[in-house]
Amino acid sequence: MIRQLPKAELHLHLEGTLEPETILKLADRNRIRLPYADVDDLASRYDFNDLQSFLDLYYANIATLQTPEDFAEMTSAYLARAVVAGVRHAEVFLDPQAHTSRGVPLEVVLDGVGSVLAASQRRFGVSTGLIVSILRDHSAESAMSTLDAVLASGVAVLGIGLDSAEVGHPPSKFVDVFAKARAEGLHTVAHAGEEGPPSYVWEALDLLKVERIDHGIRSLEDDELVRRLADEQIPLTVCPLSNVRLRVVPDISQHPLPTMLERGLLVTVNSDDPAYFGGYVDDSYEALGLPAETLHTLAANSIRASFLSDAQKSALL
Ligand SMILES: Nc1ncnc2[nH]cnc12
Ligand SMILES: [Zn+2]
Repeated sequence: MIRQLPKAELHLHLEGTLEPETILKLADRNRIRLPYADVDDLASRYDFNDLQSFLDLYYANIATLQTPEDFAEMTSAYLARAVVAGVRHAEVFLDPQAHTSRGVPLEVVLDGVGSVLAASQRRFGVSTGLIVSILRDHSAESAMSTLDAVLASGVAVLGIGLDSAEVGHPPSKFVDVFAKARAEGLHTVAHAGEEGPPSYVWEALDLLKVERIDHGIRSLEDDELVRRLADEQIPLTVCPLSNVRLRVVPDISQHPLPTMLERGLLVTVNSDDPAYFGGYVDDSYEALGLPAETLHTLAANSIRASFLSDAQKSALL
């Protein structure tokens, strides 16, 4: 039933879809030396204590992506799996700085990803949008030059996001970058309230003027913030399997998503980094163990919370 529900995926890092087998295949093809004996050795390292312990492995494995074909294959493999999950529209994150900072030209990254996204409706029946995500643990200057380079590249970009190590890197660091992105007509989202405090969610709303909050589950610690998010129906892209694997919540039965719905929040379910966190978006819906009616609500919310036009939303609802 879950796979039949038309849904949008709004919080998905393309680099987080690299499965262990793919990482080893790319390493072999590109002659990149990785410190893993085999697939089982690599997979055995997917036991994380927190966001940083995951990010360390995520960035290490990204080093296997070298050519436009590598980026294209990663993107195609995700879309092929997303179709199976019932995804009809995907707004996907890409971390350009994770590639340019290790010497891969921006054009290589954008050509590979962009060509597959552009053909996705025809090839997979999934409409797509690209959200260029800024690494918040890099400088504001690096963020601005990344935005400028992406805008100059001519690739179709839907929006700008903010990800990577949250604590110590508040949204306020990127006010100018987000102001420029908005002036250029991009949509805006930011990871906030994953490991960071509710004040980061306030900053993302008030200083970056984001249209959606990625994660946002720590918003529940602040009643006034919950009221604001509910009153303005600001979507939250929640990732239950990620929260368990990164130990933001102790286990899936204690995930606050049902409470968030009860409090009137516009909650959506997403997979974040499915190759690392034990499942794709259909698995994420299933893991919650919620009644069918609630799953329908969550799927409809994902379409409402997307950046599609009202006519496009109606066609999917
Ligand atoms: N869950 C997450 N939080 C922050 N940055 C990320 N980059 C990839 N996945 C992430
Ligand atoms: Zn994320």
